[in-house]
Amino acid sequence: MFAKPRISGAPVGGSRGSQRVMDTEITRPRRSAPISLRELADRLGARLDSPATEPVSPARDTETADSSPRVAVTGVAGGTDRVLPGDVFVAIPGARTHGASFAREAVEAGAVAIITDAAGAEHARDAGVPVLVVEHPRSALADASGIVHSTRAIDTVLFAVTGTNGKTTTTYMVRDVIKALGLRAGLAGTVERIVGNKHIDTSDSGRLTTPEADVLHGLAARMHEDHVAAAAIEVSSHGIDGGRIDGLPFDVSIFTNFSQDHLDEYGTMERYFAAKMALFTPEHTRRAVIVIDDEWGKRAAREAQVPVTTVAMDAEAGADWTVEVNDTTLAHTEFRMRHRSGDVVDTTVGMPGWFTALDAALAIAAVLDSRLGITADDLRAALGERGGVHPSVPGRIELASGDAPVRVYVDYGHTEASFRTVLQSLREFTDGRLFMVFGADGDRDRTKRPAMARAASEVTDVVVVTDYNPRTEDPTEIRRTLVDTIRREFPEREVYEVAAPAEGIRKAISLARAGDIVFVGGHGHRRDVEVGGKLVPFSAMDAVRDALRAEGWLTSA
Ligand SMILES: CC(=O)N[C@H]1[C@@H](OP(=O)(O)OP(=O)(O)OC[C@H]2O[C@@H](n3ccc(=O)[nH]c3=O)[C@H](O)[C@@H]2O)O[C@H](CO)[C@@H](O)[C@@H]1O[C@H](C)C(=O)N[C@@H](C)C(=O)N[C@H](CCC(=O)O)C(=O)O
Ligand SMILES: Nc1ncnc2c1ncn2[C@@H]1O[C@H](COP(=O)(O)OP(=O)(O)OP(=O)(O)O)[C@@H](O)[C@H]1O
Repeated sequence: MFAKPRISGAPVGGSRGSQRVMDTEITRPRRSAPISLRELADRLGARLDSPATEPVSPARDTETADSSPRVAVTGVAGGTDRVLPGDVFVAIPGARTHGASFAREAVEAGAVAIITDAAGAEHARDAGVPVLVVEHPRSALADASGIVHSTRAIDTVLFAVTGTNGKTTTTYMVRDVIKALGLRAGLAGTVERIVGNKHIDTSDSGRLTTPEADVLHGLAARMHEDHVAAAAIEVSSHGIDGGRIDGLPFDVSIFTNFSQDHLDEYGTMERYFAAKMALFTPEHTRRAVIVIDDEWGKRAAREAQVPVTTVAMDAEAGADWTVEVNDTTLAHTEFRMRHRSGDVVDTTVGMPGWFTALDAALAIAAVLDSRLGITADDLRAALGERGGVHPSVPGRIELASGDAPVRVYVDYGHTEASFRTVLQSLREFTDGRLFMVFGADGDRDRTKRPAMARAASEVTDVVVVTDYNPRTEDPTEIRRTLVDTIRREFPEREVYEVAAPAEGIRKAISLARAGDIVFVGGHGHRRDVEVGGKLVPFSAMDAVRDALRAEGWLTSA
């Protein structure tokens, strides 16, 4: 299924600056060979809609069944927000609305044809362009995108990263290892999409961690065109079961870990696990790299339907690669990866916490397993020259306090497991007090709130509960669950309830003394929160800096 390695990446200089660009400068190839609508219909097994009634508008008169084969398609769009002239618009029946009710809008934006289901055809018929009918428009979106962009044949080696925590961090590790090898790299995930040195914020590109199939295929085609040697794609469970990754030829897929999340969507851990495991099948990936430190990981390695390389911190786990942390400071984590064959990679990651060593080790193991054809010697030489893996991961244990003697970290983690992992690591780095500022999501799994409150309080000295991202829920109720849990289960803990997140951050920083660490969990890189169903600007990074200045810890502008 996969072609012999052909590294097409031009070397990138480490000093080259990044460039913010328009969405389509990354998510679409520059050139697309037009494909006739007839050929597309044949390959999709779609039928041309032939309404029982006569055409109702003059526009439709000119777009009869006979004329449709002459229509040339140069792109695919699954939403009206991303239609370009020459596209076929795939109208999907969603949970909230049917895409076909936006058919006219799509045509006004330049769509030359519409693909939808029988129900959608009823709406789309009057839009003035040929309508193709399929049984499953969501599958057709991925299939049509793969056909139009020829994504099965791309040279770019694709890595998928899934798991409950650490997806974003691990994608940046993969990108950094690829760059260290002197190759052009790409990335797509919760924070941004990157092709070479061009970046677009995910908030300007549909907001989804794993974008819809048309965007992902367009992005992959652009990467191929721009000679990106390899790219790391963050794959959420919604991305897998929503068909967003269908048709993309992942070379190696990484499983970081698995713990409670998204139960509002999946109902049970079993169903959530099954959604993730669908990635580890020959339909989606050639190989897998899986962490087997716990039972879920061991099970994932057993149930994967593709060849697996296992990785563990636990020396007793019998993994292919065992990871040992040798030294850890707030600035870096030094680690050794030992292969069962005896091969060893000694290196460093420029982030604090044992889990960052694990994420970096996953990236290294995946690159070694990939069809890039990199040997352990190549890798040792590249990382040696560069002094290890040094990703800059926006909003993941990101130091927001500069040189101030109070250290403040901003982080996107919003699960019990990520709170526990990061706080336990930070605990080791201070003899002073450890502060936790956090809240919990609204309109999402309520059962995880007490567990988050527990994880926030176990090893900390002071906890500040604030609003986080209430969406349409009453934020007071969310805070009450968190505060009640802490007061009941950790009566000795110093706890404050401060509704406004910026004021909560200020409260923690006002109480902190030199040597203390303040951890702000949840907001990470984000620049907004959803309150009462509306997006409101808020940046934890800015709030931290404002508070540090107001408390006299920072003097710079
Ligand atoms: C459950 C889920 O994943 N839902 C996604 C799904 O929504 P839906 O099926 O309800 O679609 P809909 O809103 O009814 O719209 C139907 C169709 O009409 C189209 N449309 C709609 C309106 C319009 O003006 N024009 C238009 O063309 C839409 O593009 C869509 O194709 O398709 C929509 C269009 O792409 C997505 O925005 C929406 O994600 C919602 C917003 C969401 O919150 N998804 C989350 C759960 C998610 O996917 N999260 C994961 C990360 C999870 C993690 O942190 O691990 C992610 O990958 O982002
Ligand atoms: N291997 C790991 N195990 C546990 N926690 C981790 C690991 N790697 C990173 N983390 C922490 O988990 C939190 C989430 O990290 P990250 O954003 O990388 O994960 P994610 O899976 O992309 O999450 P999301 O889907 O919510 O964006 C952060 O606190 C991060 O520091």
